Amino acid sequence: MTKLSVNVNKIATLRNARGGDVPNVVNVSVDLEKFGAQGITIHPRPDERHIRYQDARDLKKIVTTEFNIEGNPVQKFIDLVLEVNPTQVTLVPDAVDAITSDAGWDTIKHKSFLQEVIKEFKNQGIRTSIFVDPVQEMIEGAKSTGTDRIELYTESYAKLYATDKEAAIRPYIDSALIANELELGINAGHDLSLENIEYFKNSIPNLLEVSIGHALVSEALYYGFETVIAEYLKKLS
Ligand SMILES: CC(=O)[C@@H](O)[C@H](O)COP(=O)(O)O
Ligand SMILES: NCC(=O)COP(=O)(O)O
Repeated sequence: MTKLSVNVNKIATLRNARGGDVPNVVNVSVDLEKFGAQGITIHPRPDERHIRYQDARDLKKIVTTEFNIEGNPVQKFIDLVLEVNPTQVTLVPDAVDAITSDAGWDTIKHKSFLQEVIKEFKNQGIRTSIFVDPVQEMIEGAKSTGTDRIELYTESYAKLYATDKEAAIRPYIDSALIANELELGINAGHDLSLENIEYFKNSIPNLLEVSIGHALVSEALYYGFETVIAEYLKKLS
């Protein structure tokens, strides 16, 4: 089974647009779990332009499924994750001014840094995952960092899916086979949607978890969260 973790960054973006507390990120997350979400993901950035560090603390109190915090492990982020103690931390090498995540780790160049940070999280019992492009060397490099899992960065899959889904999935299947052989758990995320998720899930051996935010929230504007989550769960079962 592949778990669905819902990324609630976009709920915070909408809240912040008015400066108040509508929609309330905690209440929405409670409902998402009620509708069947098997995890809640957040990706706080240093400028706190969507999810704020306080949201992470507030969510920790109410998330009953899997709590996944993603981000670039600058000191402030490391301190937050160690304080909040989520189920999983996903390390993403995003620049401070990036609109959204736009690359995976160079796991060779940053090997010793990643080893150090991952060790710190694992010492506290937090499962680790690192965001990587579907490239053989990067998957092999990920193994040497000591991470429990990788998160395959799926933007290129999502982009190419509409015109050539076989070509779109190929590097991801190759990467998954290597990860399986190396006994690395596999998560995936970025621009996954109701349109492209089923083919991805059915093609990737041992896909443990997907985190989905932007498309899921956009789809929910038309169909509502309850319906959309039920649809994802069907496609992921
Ligand atoms: C790692 C990843 O792909 C997601 O966390 C993505 O960065 C979501 O963040 P935004 O909602 O800010 O785009
Ligand atoms: N890790 C990916 C994630 O949390 C959601 O990304 P997106 O669906 O908002 O592109």
